Amino acid sequence: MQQSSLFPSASSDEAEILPLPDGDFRYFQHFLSSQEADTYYKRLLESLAWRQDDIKMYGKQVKIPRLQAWYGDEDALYQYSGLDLPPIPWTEELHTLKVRCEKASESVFNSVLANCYRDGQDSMAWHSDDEPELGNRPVIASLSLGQVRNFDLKHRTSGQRHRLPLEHGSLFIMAGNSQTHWLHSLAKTTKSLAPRINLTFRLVTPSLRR
Ligand SMILES: O=C(O)CCC(=O)C(=O)O
Ligand SMILES: [Fe+2]
Repeated sequence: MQQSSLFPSASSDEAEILPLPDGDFRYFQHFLSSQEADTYYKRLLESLAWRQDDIKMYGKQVKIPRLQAWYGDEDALYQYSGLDLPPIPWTEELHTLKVRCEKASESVFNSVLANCYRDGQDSMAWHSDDEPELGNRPVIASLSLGQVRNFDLKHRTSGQRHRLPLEHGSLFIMAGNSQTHWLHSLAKTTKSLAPRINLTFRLVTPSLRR
């Protein structure tokens, strides 16, 4: 079949499986076409309800080093780093992307945490997405737009590391035991960088909260 000459490499069904133990990590480099990625990047940057929240660290209120917004079904209440985030109803764009991510990951999501890293100084510390309301072996679908940033993985016991630059329009899926055995983070850099948006689609079941 002849492929579109504008987007010769745009294909959403070729996953690269990361050769890492104790987890299930899949990367679709060209999940969105470059034109779709450009359009979503611009629209989401200007239209999402970005906010910079505080978290408590060592008894002090500190601003988290990025902007965030939480969207989803009404009942998808989520606690994140001690923050209670009531979801904003789906926008048309986020809902369309959710359905595409569900197909690619053969999973169902009811919410999305949107992160905006404004420049190289914005980051995310080491963590696992292992909150009780995500259940056992959660599937997390992570869509990246804008500036390429390095996503780091670290095995909890062996210390094995893996660095993956997450590209504009890519989809990264973490499933199986990934959150039990691996931590992930997004490091700061002194380079001057453009903003990056990351959408992590999740299935939240509030009744699982302890
Ligand atoms: O920005 C990223 O790629 C990671 C985001 C993340 O780990 C999270 O939202 O839990
Ligand atoms: Fe995470």
